[in-house]
Amino acid sequence: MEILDGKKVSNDIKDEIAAEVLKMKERGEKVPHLAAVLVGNDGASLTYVGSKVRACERIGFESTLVKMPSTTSEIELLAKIKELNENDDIDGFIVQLPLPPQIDTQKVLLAVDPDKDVDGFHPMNFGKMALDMSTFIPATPFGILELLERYNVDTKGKHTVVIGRSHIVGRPMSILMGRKGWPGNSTVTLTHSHTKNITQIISQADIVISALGVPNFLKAEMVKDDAVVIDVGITRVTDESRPKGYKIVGDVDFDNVSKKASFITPVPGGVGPMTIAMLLKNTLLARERHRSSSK
Ligand SMILES: Nc1nc(=O)c2c([nH]1)NC[C@@H]1CN(c3ccc(C(=O)N[C@@H](CCC(=O)O)C(=O)O)cc3)C=[N+]21
Repeated sequence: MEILDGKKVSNDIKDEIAAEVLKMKERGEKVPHLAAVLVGNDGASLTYVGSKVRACERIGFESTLVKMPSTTSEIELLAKIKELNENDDIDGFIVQLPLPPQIDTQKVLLAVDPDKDVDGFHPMNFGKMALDMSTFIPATPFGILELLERYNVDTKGKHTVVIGRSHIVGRPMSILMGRKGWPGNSTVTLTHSHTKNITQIISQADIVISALGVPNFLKAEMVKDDAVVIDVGITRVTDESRPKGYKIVGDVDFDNVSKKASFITPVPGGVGPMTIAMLLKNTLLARERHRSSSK
């Protein structure tokens, strides 16, 4: 069994991006600028946005954190998005999800300029992804592809079973694994809460990608020998013995599944850190595209 070490690979990617930023600075060019909008003060969202901003600082990007109260109206958020769309200094931005219930998430995602949509959540970018056009691939799926690539995992002709059909992970992942090329060329089954005989389907998988958010859902008995197991679950569970009072657990019973798997991602230290690295990669891309379009 080999660990797909997202912590290590994400640090490699951040080093690569930092080297690019250094070159930009030496050429006297503007460095990439990422903005993140956070509405409300959900603890987990604050942590993630905080990590994104710190990662920007570490690699030499400019970053702006826009904090708005949980009572923000849809109109106010749309006005902020318009401002970020028009601000030529900002190369890319994200609106951290989930949003409070008074705000229509679909309207918000549609309002983001697709050229600044480094999350890849705008329908235009989702459509481009599905059609193999150059675009911003959502950071979590992009991170999983990057891990498969850097560990030389064979995906061609393999049966990939994706668990969960979220717009951010499961749905795009199912499309990406079935695309032409590598990592891809896989035969994909997208499973969800209405899937019949889900355990039987999972047992046929060469590659399992679990994006469910149910701790310890995936047990060793459910996976085939030598399966590749990607754990996208991140659930906070109270644990008084930890300094923060909680620990992060994935969807996979790691101790037992890892004995059977050929490759497996840990939680924490797997897909999570890759998500951040690929957001930075998308922001670098956004800067490069922005520069060539303003010349
Ligand atoms: N517009 C938007 N874009 C996102 O990309 C987005 C979002 N909204 N909403 C929430 C999810 C979740 N997400 C994570 C990012 C990093 C870790 C991460 O770094 N996890 C660490 C552990 C972090 C910890 O200790 O809490 C790890 O798995 O090792 C996890 C989850 C991005 N998301």
